[in-house]
Amino acid sequence: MVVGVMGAMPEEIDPILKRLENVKKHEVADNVYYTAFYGSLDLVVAYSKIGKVFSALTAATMIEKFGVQKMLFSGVAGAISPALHIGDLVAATKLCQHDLDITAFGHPYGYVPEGKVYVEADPRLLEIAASVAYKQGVKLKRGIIATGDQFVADAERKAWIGQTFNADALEMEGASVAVVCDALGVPFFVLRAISDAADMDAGFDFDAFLQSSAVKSADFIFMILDEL
Ligand SMILES: CCCCCCN(CO)Cc1c[nH]c2c(N)ncnc12
Repeated sequence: MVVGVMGAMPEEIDPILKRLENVKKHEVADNVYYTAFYGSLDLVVAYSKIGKVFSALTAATMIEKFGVQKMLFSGVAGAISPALHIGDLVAATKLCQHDLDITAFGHPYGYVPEGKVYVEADPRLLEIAASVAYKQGVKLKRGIIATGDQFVADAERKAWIGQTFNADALEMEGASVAVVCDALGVPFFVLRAISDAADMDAGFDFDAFLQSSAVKSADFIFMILDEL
């Protein structure tokens, strides 16, 4: 089976790549895609670059050009829920785009015609994640993740996103990956480790915790890969 493991930044996939052997590099569509075998799996690993457009391009390329049949996203996120602290893991049950807005025409936030506000992650992959977390004694929260093309470092914007979408965490790539995988019929799973609280300290906390939180997410992704 061909499994895609995506991140947005080098720091998010470096902890994945360094545990793989005989990694091959492929330059496709202005990006680099790494392939390697992992047990019985064919892995395709890449960081998309930041934001919804780049991550949609990478997800589509992985599926269309590399034949990815299951997509796992590993990375970091800002916390909205007060129950989420730096280093905590959150798996998306569903994802939305908090900066998609045609409310001027009476539509709800995050909605455009023929689209949907939320895209649901694959229940089977969520089930595997929950059982792995239980077996390994790892705390894993399941929640709604809101995606937008902005680094949120403002308590008011964070609160608005939380209230408007009932979101537990926010980042910049998950929902676009979700839309692409949903449209192309590929089961997907988005895992994030918290790096900051999307408030006025977010920039400092992000810099301080990006690496350690990215490792936490990557380590859990390997526990899931071992069950696929
Ligand atoms: C050089 C700056 C790169 C920022 C990339 C941040 N990623 C985007 O997926 C995750 C993330 C962590 N904390 C966030 C926040 N507070 N707002 C948006 N996104 C995030």
